[in-house]
Amino acid sequence: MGTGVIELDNISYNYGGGELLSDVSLQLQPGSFHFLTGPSGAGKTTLLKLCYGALLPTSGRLMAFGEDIATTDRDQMALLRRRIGVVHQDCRFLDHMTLAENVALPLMVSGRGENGTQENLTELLGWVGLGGRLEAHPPELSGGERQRAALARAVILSPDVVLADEPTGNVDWEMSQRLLHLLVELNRMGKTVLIATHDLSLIRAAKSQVQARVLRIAQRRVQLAGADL
Ligand SMILES: Nc1ncnc2c1ncn2[C@@H]1O[C@H](COP(=O)(O)OP(=O)(O)OP(=O)(O)O)[C@@H](O)[C@H]1O
Repeated sequence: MGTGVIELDNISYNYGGGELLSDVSLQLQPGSFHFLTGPSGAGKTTLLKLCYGALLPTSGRLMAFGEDIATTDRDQMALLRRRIGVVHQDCRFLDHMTLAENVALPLMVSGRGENGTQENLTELLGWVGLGGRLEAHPPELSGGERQRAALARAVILSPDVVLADEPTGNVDWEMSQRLLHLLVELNRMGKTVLIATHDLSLIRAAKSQVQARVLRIAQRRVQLAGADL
């Protein structure tokens, strides 16, 4: 195997109704920036779920940080998952908690909510432009604020890899540029970034900011897209 932080080797996946992904091989090299595109229903979310271990491949081998996840026990898996920050398509906030509490939740769950975290949290929320919204509750937030909060929550444990599922799905162009810029900044900090999107204009806009590879799911396989986007 190679040296990717996440490596898929001839992975296939099926939910029970026929194969959705077939013989998918790809490597996310440390510090790389990838887009994953393809039509609705092609399997982008499914592929991300495989990458962060929420789904196990039907066949093939998946390595995360050099560990074969088929032989990884629960504790090791939990540690591996902490190295991968995920921005989910639907954000998934707890409405009764404040924005700050929601974003800090991964720290609490992982037992890292000790001294100094308030400072880090404030700094992180300032970075995504939500420094003045710490006490707001999720239903009070706009779509763009929710997406930025989801990004903050995904990186609060300082993961090595950031996987973002349609992070600009429900926001206007200006906000999608702002979110893209944050993801590019994370990549410049050394994080490996993979963004699933069907927004080709976002991919075009990224080209002037970052050296991104574009993967496309077509006919159950993942291919490297050409320069014709
Ligand atoms: N838990 C599940 N059980 C059965 N089928 C599922 C499940 N989750 C997804 N699917 C199906 O798998 C296919 C791929 O879904 P997936 O969400 O991965 O696609 P996608 O490319 O991310 O789509 P979109 O762009 O619309 O978000 C779809 O046909 C979907 O209905």
